[in-house]
Amino acid sequence: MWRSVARRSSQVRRLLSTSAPPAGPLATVPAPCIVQKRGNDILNDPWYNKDTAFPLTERDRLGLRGLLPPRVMSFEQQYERFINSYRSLEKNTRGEPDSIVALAKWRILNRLHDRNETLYFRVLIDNIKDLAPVIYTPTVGLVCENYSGLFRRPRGMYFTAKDKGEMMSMIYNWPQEKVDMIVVTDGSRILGLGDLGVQGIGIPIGKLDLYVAAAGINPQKVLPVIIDVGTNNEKLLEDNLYLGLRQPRLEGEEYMAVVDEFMEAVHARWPQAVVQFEDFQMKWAFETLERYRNRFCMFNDDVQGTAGVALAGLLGAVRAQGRPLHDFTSQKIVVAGAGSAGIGVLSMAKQEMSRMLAKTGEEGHNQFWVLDKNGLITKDRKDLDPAVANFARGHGPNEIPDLHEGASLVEVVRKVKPHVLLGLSGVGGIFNEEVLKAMKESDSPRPAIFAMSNPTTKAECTPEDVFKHVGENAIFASGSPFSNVSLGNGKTGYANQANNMYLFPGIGLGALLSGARHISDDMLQAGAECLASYITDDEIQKGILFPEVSSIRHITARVGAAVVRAAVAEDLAEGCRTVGPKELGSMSEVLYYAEINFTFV
Ligand SMILES: NC(=O)c1ccc[n+]([C@@H]2O[C@H](COP(=O)([O-])OP(=O)(O)OC[C@H]3O[C@@H](n4cnc5c(N)ncnc54)[C@H](O)[C@@H]3O)[C@@H](O)[C@H]2O)c1
Ligand SMILES: O=C(O)C[C@H](O)C(=O)O
Ligand SMILES: [Mg+2]
Repeated sequence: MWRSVARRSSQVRRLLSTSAPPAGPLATVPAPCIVQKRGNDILNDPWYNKDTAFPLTERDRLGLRGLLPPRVMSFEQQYERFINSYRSLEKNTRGEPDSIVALAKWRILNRLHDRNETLYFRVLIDNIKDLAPVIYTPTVGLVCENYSGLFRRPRGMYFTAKDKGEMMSMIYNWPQEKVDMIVVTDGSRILGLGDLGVQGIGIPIGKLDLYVAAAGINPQKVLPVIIDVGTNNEKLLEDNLYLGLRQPRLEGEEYMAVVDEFMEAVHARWPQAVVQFEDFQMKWAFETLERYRNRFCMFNDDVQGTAGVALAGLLGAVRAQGRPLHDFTSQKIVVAGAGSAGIGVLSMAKQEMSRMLAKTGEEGHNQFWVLDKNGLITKDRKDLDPAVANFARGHGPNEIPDLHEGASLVEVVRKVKPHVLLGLSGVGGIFNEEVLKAMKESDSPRPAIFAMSNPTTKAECTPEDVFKHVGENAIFASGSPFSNVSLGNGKTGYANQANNMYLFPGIGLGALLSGARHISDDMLQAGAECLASYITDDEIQKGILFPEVSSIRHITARVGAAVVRAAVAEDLAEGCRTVGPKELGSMSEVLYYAEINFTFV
């Protein structure tokens, strides 16, 4: 077994980028890779460019003599130079508005990304806690809003409604032979910022940066994609600088035909690639998931990744109350937001409750109260989406009297006294003082408030509000990062980050390494349970429900291994490269981690 791991790992290493320094505990110096390019073509290719770090022998061999300043810098010197520039920028922009600072930081990182990916990812991996909010949520939202103005160089692929019939050949325009991970959006629901058309490409770029930094996917094998079918955003349609198709969004069969053609093209060229759907508006998020999940190795991160992260948080909230996990089945949960994320969370939580109840043979009740922009959803609601109807309140003996159709959030919280209040509404500040004070009367000794909407401006509340109005016993988590709150007497109110970034890189990695035909509910469940059990009881007691962003590589390796094991157990794993399904099946947990560590750049 060790021999086969070593054989495979050396292959994996050979497939990795030219010059990345060793990062995983088991990684060794990568073997040189063969580059066809020479001269300026190398300097202009961020995958291969080393800037001033090309040694003289390589300068000769690659036709670079005279094209670079004479002094050869080491990678470490380049690294230090970049970090110094970044720190100066932080110093020089102190006191400027947050958005100016955030965009300035994004620009300097983006320039490095476009110039020298090896250095970019080293910097990102080493400083993930500081830099994740710049290349990912929340700054990525600001970048998408301003993408047409910020645009300097293309990144990823742009498929549009005008490319109908051409996609099968277009896909071969991508210069890399092999692609492992694709993140695709149609730009229709970018974070809580709505329809941003082609500008939504910033989201796949940010998510794939995390795939490289957290899951160790080779940066040459990731592909960010936007499917531009138009936009219904009037402001963008009227903007002369807007870079997307200036037409209303395609709908119905016309829309589906474009996405179908894209999926067929991807599958034809890279049958093993994992495709992550991201930030599609609700109707297309569900429709595409149902349509493709058994045909392709794909998942929808907003529906399924978010659900797993929220479930881990919900189980953590039960532990924080000092109760056994089985008590999850009797937690009362109010959810504000019945969109793709809200319904994804509810479905997975319901599934988990059913699993737990099945073990003891008990009968369950509807533990959820769901609100959308029109208030509480009941069976009296007209034209109820079937996905939402499963959670609508009825009129039976288990119902709370007087909670009528369309009841307001504060009414619902006052009457239900929920253990958990969870927001996936995309509306900032709706967990206002009145609502939070009502949460003080929660039936839980540790009321949990999850303000999961992104970016920061759309968070349903802040941690300061929660610890002030609900009390020190409260538990807080948000989608975008917030700072911890000092509660006085040396105590800390923890601002957990409940973001799907704790799961999606591990789901993609596990799917890829197992060579799963598709991504099953059990694989997703395994990832969520792994995240839930990652936090110790001591941490939970302090109100810590999620790991620090700085441990994202570690958690991703564990989630990845859990997903591989689940794929093997379900007989969905077909193996990856030289590791066949049989070998995967007989590998120990340690070897899974070893395998996963080898993929780190
Ligand atoms: N933290 C994470 O990991 C994570 C993951 C996915 C989505 N999100 C965030 O969740 C938000 C929603 O995403 P989505 O895909 O479900 O969007 P969506 O547009 O599909 O759904 C939004 C839902 O919120 C409801 N809503 C609007 N105003 C409301 C109000 N005042 N009270 C209660 N409900 C209200 C809408 O009716 C709709 O049901 C976005 O901000 C997104 O960034 C966060
Ligand atoms: O992108 C994020 O930060 C999380 C999530 O996928 C979202 O859509 O908000
Ligand atoms: Mg998303």
